[in-house]
Amino acid sequence: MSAATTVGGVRLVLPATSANLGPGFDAAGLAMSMHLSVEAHAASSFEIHATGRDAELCGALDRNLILDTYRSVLSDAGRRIAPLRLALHNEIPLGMGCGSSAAALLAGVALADHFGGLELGDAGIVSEASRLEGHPDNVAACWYGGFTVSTQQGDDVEVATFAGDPGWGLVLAVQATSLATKQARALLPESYAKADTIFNVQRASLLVAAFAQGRLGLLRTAMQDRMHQPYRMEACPLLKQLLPLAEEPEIAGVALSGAGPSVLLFLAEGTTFLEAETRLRQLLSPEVELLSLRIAGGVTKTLLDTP
Ligand SMILES: Nc1ncnc2c1ncn2[C@@H]1O[C@H](COP(=O)(O)OP(=O)(O)O)[C@@H](O)[C@H]1O
Ligand SMILES: N[C@@H](CCOP(=O)(O)O)C(=O)O
Repeated sequence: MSAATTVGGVRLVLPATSANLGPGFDAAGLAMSMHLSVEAHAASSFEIHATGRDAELCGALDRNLILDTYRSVLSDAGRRIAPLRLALHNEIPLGMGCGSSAAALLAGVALADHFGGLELGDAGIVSEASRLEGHPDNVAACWYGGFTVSTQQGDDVEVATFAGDPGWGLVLAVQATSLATKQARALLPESYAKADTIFNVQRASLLVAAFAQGRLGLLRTAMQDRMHQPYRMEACPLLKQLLPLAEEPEIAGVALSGAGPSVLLFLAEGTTFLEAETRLRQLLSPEVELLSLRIAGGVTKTLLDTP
């Protein structure tokens, strides 16, 4: 009897992530309270029932990032590819700089691990998904939750996470049109000036200190960046509009979310979402969505008895 027919179902709930937070390019990530939920059972053929955001894309059987990842991980491991029935609910905007591909890759790897009995463990799953994504920042934050920093050397991914929630309020500004991460990465230069490198090392260090010491007031400086945001500004018009808000007392820090085009804002102590929304609406066109979010925990995995 194959492993798939004896393995029960599984439910995975994976958070959205905002990578970089300004200077921590390809290194820092924050889990946010929007989720991709996937319930999977072994079946006689592949099926997906998708609801929520971008349901049509998430529900397509052809060129589906979750299923393609599931198949390729099992194939590389020389295991049988058991067909799955997926019930999926998605809250993460696709191609908006909120880590949708990291969540989908992790879901695919974790399903292969579960149904193929690979026993990769947390580190193995994060390493494989980071390899497929090409950078570990979103993947590490998605799997472990909270504010997470990571390094990648070949297949070796080191992660440190500040899983506690300091209770800081987030606003995510999401524009109507998406920007593929691959396209946004192609905008970056091959090398950087010494002054810009020092500028980012200083701010990235301060960013880690802000989370380690729970000091919201450091974010205004700690979220400044010269490594990717200046080069992505033209492709991400919301950043140009919202970056100056980092100077206003109601806002604690502003950065491009991941590769963009969404922008992440931290609310200053005492600022409510409604107050921030009123200020942001003075600057933004009505089609820009404003989401009130919190810092989230990492992936949850629940074993389901019914096959
Ligand atoms: N839940 C999902 N199901 C299927 N494909 C997905 C899912 N989430 C993301 N993808 C794929 O990943 C692409 C977006 O990845 P990317 O350009 O890296 O942007 P981001 O990760 O910032 O949302 C989508 O266009 C889609 O092809
Ligand atoms: N460090 C990466 C992060 C990409 O995040 P995404 O959510 O936009 O996929 C980058 O800046 O390219």
